[in-house]
Amino acid sequence: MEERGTPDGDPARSLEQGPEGPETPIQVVLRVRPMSAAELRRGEQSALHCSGTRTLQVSPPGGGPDVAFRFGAVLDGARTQEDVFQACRVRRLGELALRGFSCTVFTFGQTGSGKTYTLTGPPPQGEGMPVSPSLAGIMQRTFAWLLERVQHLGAPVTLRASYLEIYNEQVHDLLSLGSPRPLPVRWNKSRGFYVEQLRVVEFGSLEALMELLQMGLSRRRSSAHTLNQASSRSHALLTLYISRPASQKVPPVDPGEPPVGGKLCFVDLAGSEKVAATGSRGELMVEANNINRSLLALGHCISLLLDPQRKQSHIPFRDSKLTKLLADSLGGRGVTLMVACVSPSAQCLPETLSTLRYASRAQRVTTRPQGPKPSGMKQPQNVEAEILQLREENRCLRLQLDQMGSKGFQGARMAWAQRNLYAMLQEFMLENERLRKEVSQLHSSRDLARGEQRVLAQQVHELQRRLLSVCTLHQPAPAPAPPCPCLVMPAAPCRALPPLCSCPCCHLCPVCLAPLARWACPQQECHVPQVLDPETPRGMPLSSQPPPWAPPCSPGSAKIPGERNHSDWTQTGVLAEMLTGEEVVPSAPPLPSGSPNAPPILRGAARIPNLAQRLEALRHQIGSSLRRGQSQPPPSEGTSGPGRGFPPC
Ligand SMILES: Nc1ncnc2c1ncn2[C@@H]1O[C@H](COP(=O)(O)OP(=O)(O)OP(=O)(O)O)[C@@H](O)[C@H]1O
Repeated sequence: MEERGTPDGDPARSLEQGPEGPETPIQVVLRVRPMSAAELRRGEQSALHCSGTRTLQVSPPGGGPDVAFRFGAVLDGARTQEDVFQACRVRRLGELALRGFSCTVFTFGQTGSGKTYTLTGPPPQGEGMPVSPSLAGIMQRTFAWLLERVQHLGAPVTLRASYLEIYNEQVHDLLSLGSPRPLPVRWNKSRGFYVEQLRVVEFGSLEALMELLQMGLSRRRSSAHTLNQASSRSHALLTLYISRPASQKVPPVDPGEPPVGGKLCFVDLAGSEKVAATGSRGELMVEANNINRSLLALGHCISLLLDPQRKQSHIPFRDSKLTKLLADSLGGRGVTLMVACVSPSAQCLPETLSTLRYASRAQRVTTRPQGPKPSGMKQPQNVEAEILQLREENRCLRLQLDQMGSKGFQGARMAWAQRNLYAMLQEFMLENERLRKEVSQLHSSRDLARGEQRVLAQQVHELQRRLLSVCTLHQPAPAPAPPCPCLVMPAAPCRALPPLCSCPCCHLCPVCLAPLARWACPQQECHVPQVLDPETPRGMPLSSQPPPWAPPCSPGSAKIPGERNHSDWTQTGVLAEMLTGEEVVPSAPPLPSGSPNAPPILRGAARIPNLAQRLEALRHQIGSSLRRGQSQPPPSEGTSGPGRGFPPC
């Protein structure tokens, strides 16, 4: 059999050692209510068995191993209200409260599990009808004991009470004289969390206290649902403030604050509920959600309080009003008793197991109960605690400082990065400006090159025209007009250029833009007779003489331009540039290439291979034409067919 939970010691015993005793675990008592009439009617079976006074055995209905839970006390359904009061040792808590400790009793469990019954007995049967003394709950019994105890003390004791409920996460004063309104929960160093403007009523008799209790119970919200006809829809906290003359030496911090002394608080938590099981709708469902949420927050705090390391740091008590108001009882200086209530029905087993686990965890939570602070000199234990507190504060401050420091470092890095970015931006702007200037220079170079190109193209044209006129001197009769050679076969391999037209109209081939042959020119009638210059060798026409802008012949060469051979023309860079001028790429910058002494117009010609081929072809054609003009007869008329009329390549 698996066993969960650990037996607890008696907090009162350890607290008797001094005002601030050792760490004390939360006391947990388990109460199993009897089967209700409705559960018996439905024939539900019990899944819980109490074995001994401190162990509860859970038998799953479908079989399987039993699970045992061990608590400070386990009470089955046969136990009376008085048994519960005795088992819970509430009197000891009352004694501690009288000595200035802060004590809390709270009930916890599923809806309809008997929490309210355990604390205050069954709901009153009618208006003003007191609960039968035998059914009175822990609270009434404690009240009776306390007032009797105070009477027997023989010393003046001031008793005061407050009663509030947390409904839908709002705090309402159940003892307020006016209509209840939400009250704020505040915190200060001396009091911890407290409810502002909460009415604290002084009472001197049991009857007066019972009246206050009845007043609060009647105001507390309750509704009927499937599992409970009088289900509490709020968490209720009734607090008794006990002050004795000895502790009244310490003045209250602010007006209206209860005098420093012991406290005994009874907390009746609303029950956790599965909305599907209770059938809650509308407002009931909203209430159920709020109840479950705050219980979850409480369970979370309890789980965190189990870890001693986490306990020193942050517990999210601020997550709900309930955890705020229970902060001192759970994790502070209080003495706490939890009464876990469960239903025995197997139908409720999932919720019962949840309650049992919750209670098991709670009883491993420890508090460090602290009594009233004596006036005057600080106790050594207090000094030690203060030192620890200051150390912790110091550590937190250092941490914050480090974080701020790292933020400062990040700020410096940001500033550095911004400065760098600004410098980069400046650099980019300068480079941009430089590039703009360069582009502008390139544009003007391109425009210059285009102008030169136009001039050169005209010069080429003129030169070609003159060359053609040389050829026509040796063409006796016009041949039938065949198409331009480029339309018949590729120009490059063809070395036969027909006699070119020398008329002033200068028609060009529409495809290759070469001057048309004389017999291909549509205006042959415009042919002008060539005037031969007697001074020129071999009767070269004047028009074919080199123009003034033509490059000089190579040194030592006696040849005239008309007699230049292939290699002569190859070396004539001017002509090459003339022919390739139209291919100048405007966007190409005029980068220096070749010999630095070379004229600027020659640059770039060598980079255009197709033009070089065309130039080569033209050179051959010109050379061939010149040779043919001197040695071959013109083709006979009437021949036809492709290539007819041309000499063989
Ligand atoms: N030990 C018990 N003996 C007899 N009847 C009981 C006992 N415990 C609870 N009951 C009855 O069971 C019903 C539900 O009890 P109670 O209202 O106390 O449950 P609860 O846990 O407070 O529920 P809720 O969370 O909904 O307020 C009531 O009618 C109550 O009288």
